[in-house]
Formats: sequence, structure tokens, C-alpha cells
Amino acid sequence: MLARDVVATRALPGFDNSAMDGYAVRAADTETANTETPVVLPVAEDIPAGRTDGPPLEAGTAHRIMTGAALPNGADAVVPVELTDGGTTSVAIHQAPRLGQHVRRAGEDISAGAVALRRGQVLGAPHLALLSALGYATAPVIPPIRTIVLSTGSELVAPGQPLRRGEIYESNGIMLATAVREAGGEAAQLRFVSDDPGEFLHTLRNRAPEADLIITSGGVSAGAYEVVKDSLAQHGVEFLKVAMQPGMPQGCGVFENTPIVTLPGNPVSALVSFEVFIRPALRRAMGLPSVSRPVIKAELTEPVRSPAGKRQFRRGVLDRGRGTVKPIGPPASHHLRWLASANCLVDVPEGSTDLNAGDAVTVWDLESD
Ligand SMILES: Nc1nc2c(c(=O)[nH]1)N[C@H]1C(S)=C(S)[C@@H](COP(=O)(O)OP(=O)(O)OC[C@H]3O[C@@H](n4cnc5c(N)ncnc54)[C@H](O)[C@@H]3O)O[C@H]1N2
Ligand code: MOO
Repeated sequence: MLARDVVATRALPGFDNSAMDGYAVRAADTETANTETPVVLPVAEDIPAGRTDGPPLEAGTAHRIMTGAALPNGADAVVPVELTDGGTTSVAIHQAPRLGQHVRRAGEDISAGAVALRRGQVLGAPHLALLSALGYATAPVIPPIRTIVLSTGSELVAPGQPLRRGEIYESNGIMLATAVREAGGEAAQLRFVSDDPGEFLHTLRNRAPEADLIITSGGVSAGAYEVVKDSLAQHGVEFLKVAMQPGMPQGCGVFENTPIVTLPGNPVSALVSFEVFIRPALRRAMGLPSVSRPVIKAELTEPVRSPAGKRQFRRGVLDRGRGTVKPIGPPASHHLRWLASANCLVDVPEGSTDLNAGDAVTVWDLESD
């Protein structure tokens, strides 16, 4: 993201140039040209793109010119090669050009001194091209937040490896690292660790200094072997229950000078918690223009039940045209298929336990920033 406005120090295009492969002429020399009685002119120069010596066009002559080549002084129109006989020593012009035809004027894209890009612009493909076209080899940017993402669980196996009964493939790491990147941050996805506190703390200690934020998943609820909770409760991390479904058990704090958020391990809980707690904080910290997802009102296509006293986030499919939202899948927090089919979250407030089809609900649009 740009840290300051960037001003064009030069115009674009930087010089009058040809928009076509053809012949640079003086329109007045060729005004009688037509197919029956072409105007024939000697070709005095050949001007490929990149030729820099710039010989002027004498009256009564033509220069063969290529797209992007500087228009010679004296020329005021370009005749495309298709409207000529394509000659190299002399050229027969079959159609009279309009004054200024196929000429790209200096500064018609952007003039010198104009603001080319504003502070806060996220630099995508066209913006980087514009900066380069203006001659900027570097640009002042706000660096992205650097996160490390660490999954925990002795049941986890890397995708591609054989699985034994009781084991599952690790999926939170790539999910959360991708979510960070999509939010505009940087993410290093660490190799997941087992439920052994020694291994967990060793990994964190090694990698925390390189991060602005640590994100872990798993090991924060109420059982035995809660590696994250057991290891970090003594290290300035607070563990608590949030009145939210999914995403009830949470933790956050500072681990040896690095902020840390410990998400629950259930995949849907982890991603919903990321959306609710981490994404807005990341974007605000980076100064990005839109901090929260766009929030829309939509009409439910079917009823929704929600536990009393909890804010529920259901997966949904938002039909923007109709203004409706269809809740999909059960509220449970392990249904990845429904998470992958959703384009929004349906935000059911704490006070609502029974919503009917046709009721208006608040929806978080997950497909927009
Ligand atoms: N007695 C209680 N049990 C549970 C409670 C509770 O309050 N009392 N809370 C439940 C809720 S709600 C959630 S959410 C989970 C959170 O548990 P943890 O954060 O401790 O996570 P784990 O137990 O490690 O894992 C939960 C679940 O998710 C799977 N998992 C974990 N990490 C990954 C990963 N990287 N990739 C894919 N799947 C992952 C894990 O195998 C478990 O199935 O606790 C409830 N229990
Ligand atoms: O908070 Mo848990 O996330 O409901 O499954």
C-alpha cells in the first residue's frame, strides 16, 4: 500500500507517437488520396519504435513509422499500412487521413505534475505498471504485517502422507495463512507441532522474533493436552470463552514481545474467529481503507435457530440480485464443505433464537474487502 501520494514527474505518453504501424505524413499532402487516385510520396525515413534521433518530416515526403515510435516534427497524421501499398522507397496512400489521425499525444494519459496514485492505494497489477511507466523503480509503501501461523495437534498429518485411524490431515495452517494474505498481510505457515508443550514453545521461541503477530490454532478448550493453553497461560496470554458460535474458546496476549491470538482448532471456528477478531485488526494496523467486510441486510430464505445468549455466525449463500440469503449447513464447527460453499456469514445477534424465512438479517460479504 502506498505510504504517500505519487506525482507524475513526467507526462505519459512522454512524446507524440504513432498508434499504428504505417506512415507519418502531413495531412495536407495527402488530402486528395483515394483508392482510384492514390497519393504517392517518397519514403524519406524508417522509424521503428525506439529510434531516438528524430529526423523531421519534410513537406511532400512520408516516414515509415511503427506503433509507439516518436512522431517526427512536421507530421500531423499516421496512415495505417493497410491503407497503403506498403512501399519502402515510395508509398501509395489510398485514403486521406484526418488531421491528427492515429497520433497519441504527449500527456494525454497523464500530465507532468498530476497526482498519479493516492496514498493508501493498494498496489495491484495496473498500479505497478503505472509507477514503472512513470519511471519509478521504487515506491514508498507501508509494509504488510508479518504473521506466523502455527497449527497444533498430535492427530495432524501433512496432506499427501498416509493416514492412520484417529489421524486427520492438517488444514488450518494453509487456511489461516491464505486468509492473512487475502487480508493484505504476510504469512509464514510453520510446520505444525504436536500436543507436546516443549515442542510448541521451542517452535514459538524460534520463530516469534520474525513476526508482528502469531496466530495459533487448536489446544485452547477444556480438555487434557490443551497444548496452547497449558503452555501460554504462564506467558501473559489470557484464555477466555466468547459468547459466540462457532469460536467460543479464544486466547490472546503478548508472547515474549510478540502479539499472539490463539484460535480454536475446529476449522470453521478458526476461520470465523479470524474474520471476527483478526482480519479487522490486521487491516486497521496496516492502515488499509476498508477494515471490516461489507455488511448487508438480506432476507432469510429459511428459518434459523441460534443458541440463547450467543452471537451466531452461520455460513450462507448471498444472492445479491434478489437480496436474499440462504443459510447452508449445520451450525457445527467441523463442516468444511459448507464453509467452502459459502460466500457470506449470517450474523445472528445474541438476543435472537428463532428467525423465520423472510426475516431481515445482517450478512458479512466474504467476497469483498
Ligand atoms: N468439554 C469441552 N469440550 C470442548 C469445549 C468446551 O467448552 N468444553 N469447546 C468446544 C469448542 S466450542 C471448540 S471450538 C473446540 C476447540 O478446541 P481446541 O481449540 O482445543 O482444538 P482441538 O481440540 O485441538 O481441535 C478441535 C477440533 O479441530 C480439529 N483440528 C485442530 N487443529 C486442526 C488443524 N490444524 N487442521 C484440521 N483440523 C484441526 C481437531 O482434530 C478437533 O477435531 O473444543 C470443543 N470442546
Ligand atoms: O466454539 Mo466451537 O467453535 O463452537 O466449535
